[in-house]
Amino acid sequence: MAPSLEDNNNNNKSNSIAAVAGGGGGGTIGEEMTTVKSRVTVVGSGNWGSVAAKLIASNTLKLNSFHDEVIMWVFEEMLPTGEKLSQVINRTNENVKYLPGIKLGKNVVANPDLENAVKDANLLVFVTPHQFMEGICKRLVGKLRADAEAISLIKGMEVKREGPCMISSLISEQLGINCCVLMGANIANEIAVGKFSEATVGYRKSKEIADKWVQLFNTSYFAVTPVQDVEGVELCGTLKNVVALAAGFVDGLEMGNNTKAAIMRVGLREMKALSKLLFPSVKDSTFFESCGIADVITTCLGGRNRKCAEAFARNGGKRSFDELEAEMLQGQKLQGVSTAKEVYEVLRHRGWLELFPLFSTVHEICTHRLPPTAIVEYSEHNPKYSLVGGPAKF
Ligand SMILES: NC(=O)C1=CN([C@@H]2O[C@H](COP(=O)(O)OP(=O)(O)OC[C@H]3O[C@@H](n4cnc5c(N)ncnc54)[C@H](O)[C@@H]3O)[C@@H](O)[C@H]2O)C=CC1
Ligand SMILES: O=C(CO)COP(=O)(O)O
Repeated sequence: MAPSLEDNNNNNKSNSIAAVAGGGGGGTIGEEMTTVKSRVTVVGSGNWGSVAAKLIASNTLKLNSFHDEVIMWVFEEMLPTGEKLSQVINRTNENVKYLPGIKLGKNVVANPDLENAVKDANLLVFVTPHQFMEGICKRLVGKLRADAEAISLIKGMEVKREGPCMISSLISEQLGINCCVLMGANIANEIAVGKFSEATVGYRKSKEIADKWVQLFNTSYFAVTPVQDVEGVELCGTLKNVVALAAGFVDGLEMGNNTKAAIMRVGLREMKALSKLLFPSVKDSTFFESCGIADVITTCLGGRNRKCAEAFARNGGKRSFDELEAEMLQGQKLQGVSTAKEVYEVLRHRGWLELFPLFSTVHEICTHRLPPTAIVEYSEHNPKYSLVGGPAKF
């Protein structure tokens, strides 16, 4: 593991003593007192995980309330050169596999040992593909500081016998820690080069904790807004990936912009309806935050789910998503296909399939039970479903 970078960065922040009154490190010795600085670990180092580490690292250098060093847990893999990914990240300061060409910041330290990476963290940022989180949580039970706070940037859910389990709940329940979420219109490669984006932090009770997360992520080109609606924010981030697949099918079928807009409208309506059925506390206003309408738009225009679904439809649904993912994403993972299955299971179990024609049809297309054309024809093919003006009127 690389040595600590605390001692050799060139920044204006005072490292061991922080002025509390007024902040900014400008106090005299008499006014100063030691503050408890939070240590941050990012659990995940894919495309978004690497960008999140970069954003955070630019802020920890500037802000007195955080230790400079940001640890980034890396799921270790060998590169074609025969080197380990974590070693190459620490040597080059770049995640050459998942975010090539972008410097992460010298204070980002890659660590392939999960338990060691989290043991001292006050603030844990979870950002792996959702399917790996159950296993990661099992490994972390009893390994965290008791006062650790978490945030999940993960767009996805698990389905248990009792019903859907959001990833923030999985983290909270398995690890016994509070967990906020950060979702939004956040295509990682765009943020990596400093193009402006907004994001939404969803929190349950403590506005103080939400503000701490905003402070950690907010930059001149990444504008973060806190919203007291953790379920609404997380369900937006999760469900929009299913809508993105539908948009990709429409692109692959060359249906044009009006059809795609119709898909986005119906998709947003189903997102809102399902979120409110599952969690009646979900607020309408959340759907107008970055995590809602804005993420639907950006993902349906430029996301990976859209891209693979377009290829799927162009091939008439003959190639599997697993094959397309492996070929087109070089190790990055789709979330929409498994989320469509998870949503379908919830809908079937609760007898709601007919209320959600878009969500239901996406899964049936992904599993080859309906052709890609069914995304716009399913009222004809399958009269129990009707897309335009159909159910989900809540
Ligand atoms: N990439 C993007 O633009 C955005 C992604 N997200 C969300 O962030 C989450 C993480 O996505 P990315 O960082 O983009 O990841 P990614 O899809 O780019 O990379 C896959 C990651 O999974 C890791 N991995 C592979 N097998 C593993 C295993 N068995 N156990 C643990 N990790 C394993 C890989 O090492 C790699 O870090 C997802 O939920 C995604 O929806 C959210 C906003 C934007
Ligand atoms: O969540 C995203 C943008 O906000 C990225 O979506 P994809 O995983 O489809 O690329």
